[in-house]
Amino acid sequence: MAETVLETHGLTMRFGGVTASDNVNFKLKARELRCLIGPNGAGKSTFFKCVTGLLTPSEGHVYMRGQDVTGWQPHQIASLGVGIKTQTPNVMDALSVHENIWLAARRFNDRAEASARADDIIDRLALGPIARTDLGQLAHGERQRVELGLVAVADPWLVLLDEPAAGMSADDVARMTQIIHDMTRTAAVVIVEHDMQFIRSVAETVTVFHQGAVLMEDHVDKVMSDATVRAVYLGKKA
Ligand SMILES: Nc1ncnc2c1ncn2[C@@H]1O[C@H](COP(=O)(O)OP(=O)(O)OP(=O)(O)O)[C@@H](O)[C@H]1O
Repeated sequence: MAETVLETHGLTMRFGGVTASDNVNFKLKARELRCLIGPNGAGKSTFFKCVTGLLTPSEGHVYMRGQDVTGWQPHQIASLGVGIKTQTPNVMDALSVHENIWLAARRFNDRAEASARADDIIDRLALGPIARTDLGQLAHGERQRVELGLVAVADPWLVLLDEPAAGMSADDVARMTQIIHDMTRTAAVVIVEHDMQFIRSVAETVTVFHQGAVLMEDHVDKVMSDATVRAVYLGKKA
């Protein structure tokens, strides 16, 4: 049986009187791909922030490969081999694509190895034609792809992505789908996403959040046709 790489037990986050994450028990196996969906305010981002260390939960625990990481800082979690892409980009606009990726690779490798890894990622993410272009000059979809490259270069076994397809063209989304599928050869991937087309193309199992809690967890087709889910989510959005 595949190893459990991410697990939460009774994860709860309160902001004053608001329970943004409500007793969430979540489990993800090695190389599994999971989308987290739900209407605005359902608690997806709060759950994501608790798992990535941006927030410390009010109650409950987060385990990664069996280790209790509750309350750890994002950089500590990253150092376990976890790739995190938040909505706040961690890139340098005045440096080229290659330089940004090389710098990310250099954090974990010597200079020669960093160069080899950067070349490999540029190849795998089809960034060759823009490798020498400064980040500041890239289109939105290209930037998102570079940010995914910064995550992939660390060779993570768990990847946590917050809205990777936001604001992208159909072509960019298709490319992003392919890259994420490639990632699942070596990593489990969790994606918080709004884009239904992207979710349908990328996901098998989705977890639906509603009012901070998990409403349903099933194959994307089943979830999309579920009456309760449609009422709370698709009814409003799709
Ligand atoms: N820092 C905060 N302080 C107070 N309330 C918060 C805070 N962050 C989130 N909330 C509240 O917690 C609830 C869940 O919000 P959250 O952002 O996690 O939902 P979401 O599913 O990610 O929504 P969206 O799809 O709009 O990003 C909402 O009611 C929100 O107003």
